[in-house]
Amino acid sequence: MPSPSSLFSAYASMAASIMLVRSMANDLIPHPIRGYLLSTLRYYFKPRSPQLTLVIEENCGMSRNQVFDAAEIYLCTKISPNTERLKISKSPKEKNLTIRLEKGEKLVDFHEGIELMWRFVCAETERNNPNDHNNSQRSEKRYFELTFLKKHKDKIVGSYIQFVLERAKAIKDEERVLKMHTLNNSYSYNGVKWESINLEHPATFETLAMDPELRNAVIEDLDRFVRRKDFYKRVGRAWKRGYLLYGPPGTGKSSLIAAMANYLKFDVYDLQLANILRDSDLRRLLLATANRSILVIEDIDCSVDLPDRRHGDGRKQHDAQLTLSGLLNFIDGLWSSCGDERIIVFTTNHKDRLDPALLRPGRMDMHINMSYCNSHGFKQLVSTYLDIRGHHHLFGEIEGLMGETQVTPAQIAEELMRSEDADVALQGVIKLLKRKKMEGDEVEDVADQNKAAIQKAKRQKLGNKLRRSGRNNVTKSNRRIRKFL
Ligand SMILES: Nc1ncnc2c1ncn2[C@@H]1O[C@H](COP(=O)(O)OP(=O)(O)OP(=O)(O)O)[C@@H](O)[C@H]1O
Ligand SMILES: [Mg+2]
Repeated sequence: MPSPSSLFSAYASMAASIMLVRSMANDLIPHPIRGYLLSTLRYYFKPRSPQLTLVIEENCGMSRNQVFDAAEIYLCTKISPNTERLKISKSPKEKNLTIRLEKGEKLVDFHEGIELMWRFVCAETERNNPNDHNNSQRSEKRYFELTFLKKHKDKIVGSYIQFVLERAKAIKDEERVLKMHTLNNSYSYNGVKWESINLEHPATFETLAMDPELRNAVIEDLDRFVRRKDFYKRVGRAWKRGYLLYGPPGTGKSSLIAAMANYLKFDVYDLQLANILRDSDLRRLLLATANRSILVIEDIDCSVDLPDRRHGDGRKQHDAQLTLSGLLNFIDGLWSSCGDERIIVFTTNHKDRLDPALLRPGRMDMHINMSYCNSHGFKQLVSTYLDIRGHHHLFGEIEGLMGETQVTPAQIAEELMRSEDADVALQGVIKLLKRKKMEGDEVEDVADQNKAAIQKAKRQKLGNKLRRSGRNNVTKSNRRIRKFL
């Protein structure tokens, strides 16, 4: 900022020059030229403002100005007790209230010790209608003014604006209402379409009972994926990541997908392949999915190659049938290359039944085994459902029983929900585990009996065969059979 003494000397020299010109001018210079000279001198000697104002308009050409949108969001976190007027709104699809500055309002912000003044301006402009001069159109031009000392220009334009853009993105992500897109059932003439509802699945990584190391590995993998935009570009790969979740029913595969979506703030597209009859529909639907989303195909072992699809039930017989390899090729190729930040998740209860094409390296980047509940998972569920973080006198018995039988987190969760009284709920878990253990023993008994019956039948069959052959000299294979008998 110029010092007061330098400002004073500038004023003094300007005044002296003007007076000199005036006195000379009165005598010598004709009136119009005198006026011109005086105004030129005033212009050159006028003290310069030490401040710079950036004007951030709402639109740049046809498109939105991202800096304006970011400023609008960012500035609602900076509202001070001096703010006098705010705008408040909420659309049906929004979770929270939206608060914005009202026109004319000012705000002060600081960045690395630099003081910045924001002002929101709405200026009405009048545009003449070229076809009708009596009829002009009024429109509103909205912009922010950001004022600070000129000497900080590089820092403000370079780092502060970037900071505002990033903060606004983070705030938007926090406020974003996630969407769950599913396929509508009615098969209209132009095929199935995505329908969306708000995704309000409460699952998070904190509430999910899973091995802590595995949980951290999944979170790290997601974080790495999201921040590696440049890496994917550099190595020439589409910015997508595939996860295969496998495990018995009720072990939290769908809950993990919801936790991933909530963590990343990504929308979910649930692609129920059974609803799709034609390859062309599949392509259209995949191309209609947005960036920063998770495409989910549940129960992949059961959902492809359905016979009704193969025969086309009378519709468009010539259309190519849906095959897993067709789907995967399309996902690897066109779909992933025309979008960014795509995640694809397949789930299955039977990893061993999956087509090898799906397990090929590079297809599903991470295989995640969701398994039966162990003692760690149990404690996680108890902490979520009953708010018990320490020890409970029934834990020992429960953990002992859990070592002897297999129970899913879903079954435990169901018991824990039955009562708010921890003792009652945990007794319920003990009953469940005992029942499962008994059922398990019975199933094992039945399995043993079945095995014995099968062996007996085999022995009889082989015995008959040997007797029929009437040979005393047994061949090598028959020796093996004798041994078995
Ligand atoms: N690991 C888990 N942690 C916390 N809750 C779980 C877990 N697994 C299951 N649950 C509870 O059980 C319910 C059903 O689980 P979920 O639908 O995620 O299982 P799934 O593995 O997808 O089963 P399926 O194979 O039948 O689709 C969930 O809503 C949740 O309440
Ligand atoms: Mg599921």
